[in-house]
Amino acid sequence: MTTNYTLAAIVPAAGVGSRMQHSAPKQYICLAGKTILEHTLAKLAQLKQLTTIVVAVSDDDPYFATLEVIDQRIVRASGGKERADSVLNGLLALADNPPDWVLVHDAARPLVTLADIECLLSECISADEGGILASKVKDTIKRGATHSQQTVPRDNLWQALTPQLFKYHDLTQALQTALAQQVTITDEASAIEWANKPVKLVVGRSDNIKITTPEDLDLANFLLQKQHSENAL
Ligand SMILES: Nc1ccn([C@@H]2O[C@H](COP(=O)(O)OP(=O)(O)OP(=O)(O)O)[C@@H](O)[C@H]2O)c(=O)n1
Ligand SMILES: C[C@](O)(CO)[C@H](O)COP(=O)(O)O
Repeated sequence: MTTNYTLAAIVPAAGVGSRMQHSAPKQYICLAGKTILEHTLAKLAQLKQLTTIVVAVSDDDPYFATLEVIDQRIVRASGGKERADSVLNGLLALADNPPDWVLVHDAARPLVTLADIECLLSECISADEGGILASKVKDTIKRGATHSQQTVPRDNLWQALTPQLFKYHDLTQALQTALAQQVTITDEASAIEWANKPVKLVVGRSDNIKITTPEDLDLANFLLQKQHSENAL
């Protein structure tokens, strides 16, 4: 697929999955016949414009090497202490041949649709602005520790999803600077915001869930089976 820009993906996959309370890191749990990470990589591998898919995994990860290598574009990078460190390591792994744009997508989000990713690419690249898939908050939001102290106004409130798409050099510089100054970074957009650069909000499906706690598994399994049967039609 020819484009007038180059694009690489980074998949942070070095977490331990503590909230999942599972014997292995959650990205290696099998759902609908494959590990969560294999589902995510198979989804990204359908993007023919990707030059490289960097997967950041822990140096002592014994599982990654056993995965079926589904695409020659996949390269391994070292995971870091926090997710942002893993992403930065992934960016630095591309430094010798940097892409114009980089798509960062959680290994724990196998349900993302290609349509949503294509929409993110189209809207951001045509606007020449980085951006993220996000879903509008649907529930009433409360703030408080054990009792509700405040109902947070819901207008213009979004849940950030992934992929998040930014220019390689913008994201690398923003992450390096923010991490050096110990700014709390939980997604790529927060580093870009900290650097006072725009983050476009692109509406994404709310079923692009981040598999995080045990109750997410049955829903994810159902939705993965559904996606697989729809693709087989
Ligand atoms: N040091 C880290 C921490 C997280 N991740 C990745 O970032 C994504 C989103 O993070 P999260 O859902 O928080 O995963 P974990 O950190 O594994 O989960 P937990 O917080 O429950 O331990 C996951 O694909 C995870 O593998 C990573 O690459 N490096
Ligand atoms: C990047 C992310 O998935 C956007 O919602 C989220 O910030 C990851 O947070 P986590 O605590 O690392 O799961």
